[in-house]
Amino acid sequence: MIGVLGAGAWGTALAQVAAADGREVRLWARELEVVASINEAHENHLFLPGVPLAPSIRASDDLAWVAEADPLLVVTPSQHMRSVLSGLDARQRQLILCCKGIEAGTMQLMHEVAHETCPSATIAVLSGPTFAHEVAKGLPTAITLACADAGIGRKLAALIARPAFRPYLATDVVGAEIGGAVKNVLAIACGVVEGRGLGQNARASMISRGFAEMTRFGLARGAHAETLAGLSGLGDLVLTCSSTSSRNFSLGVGLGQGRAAADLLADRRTVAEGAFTAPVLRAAAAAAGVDMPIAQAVCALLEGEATAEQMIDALLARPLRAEW
Ligand SMILES: NC(=O)C1=CN([C@@H]2O[C@H](COP(=O)(O)OP(=O)(O)OC[C@H]3O[C@@H](n4cnc5c(N)ncnc54)[C@H](O)[C@@H]3O)[C@@H](O)[C@H]2O)C=CC1
Ligand SMILES: O=C(CO)COP(=O)(O)O
Repeated sequence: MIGVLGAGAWGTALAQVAAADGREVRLWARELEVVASINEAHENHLFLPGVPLAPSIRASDDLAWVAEADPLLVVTPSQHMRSVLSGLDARQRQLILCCKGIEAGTMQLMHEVAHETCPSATIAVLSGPTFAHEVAKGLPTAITLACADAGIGRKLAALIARPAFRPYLATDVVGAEIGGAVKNVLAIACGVVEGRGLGQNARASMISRGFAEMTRFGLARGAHAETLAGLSGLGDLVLTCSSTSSRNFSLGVGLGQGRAAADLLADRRTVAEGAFTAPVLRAAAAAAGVDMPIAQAVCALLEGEATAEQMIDALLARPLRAEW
């Protein structure tokens, strides 16, 4: 039996993948309306409307009941992962972390937070170019499954692989997490390019120079270059920087059109992780002595320290330098 913690769009889509072979899946939802919607209508009206869900997915707001399952896919927003995992009992279990971010305050990656909150758990990371609505419809998707213990990684990959859902194995947990966290911030920058109508050349440049930043930061934190160039890094960067299906890209489009971050973020029920990751990434990059001008510019824009026009002008005015 597989458990899923978090019934947003991605947790629901992953529950659907896990249930594709008729397996029982327990899904923890925070909202009672989501529990009722999944159990009664077999649909998540709030976070993944329009996708019929497998009847073997059963939802509950009872964390202990869901946590009887093993492994547990952890699919909460990054900033709430600690509080949700803190509610688990201390038994030994396998956690597959699926959220993309860095914790504010501690500057910890998700596996570091999970190690602190669940010291006896085995930890893997699942991350890649995976829009939830496409995965839920069964469209072909490849993803990185990273686990420091390659044997456990292989077993978990076999457990969640489906004909159209293909995990690739890695042991570089740090690289898989940094790719997923940093690309969200870069997607906001690409959205700004789109919102200001600056063209495809500018967006491709932003993706390439953003990838250079992701690589510099990742290597400084111990990631492997190959992981950053793979599905969880470059793959997800390209996806998220190219589509209004991305919440982060769409946030950037709004910022590029001159709207204020506070207005764009107010009252939204879905999560644009890049808005939370940007300030902690700026601090983490400074602490690691890594230059991340695009991430810094996104942060300045979100915090109202610069307009979108000033952000782009400042990036274009940087001194000429070697590409690598
Ligand atoms: N939507 C997607 O296509 C993908 C999302 N992800 C990642 O999955 C994670 C979850 O995102 P989505 O499923 O898209 O969420 P969502 O944006 O669809 O829904 C918001 C989620 O946040 C939860 N939430 C709100 N306040 C909370 C709190 N105080 N404590 C715990 N949970 C709270 C809600 O219950 C809901 O599950 C994020 O880290 C995201 O980056 C990863 C890959 C794809
Ligand atoms: O992580 C994602 C796709 O891999 C989803 O991106 P957004 O959170 O920007 O919608």
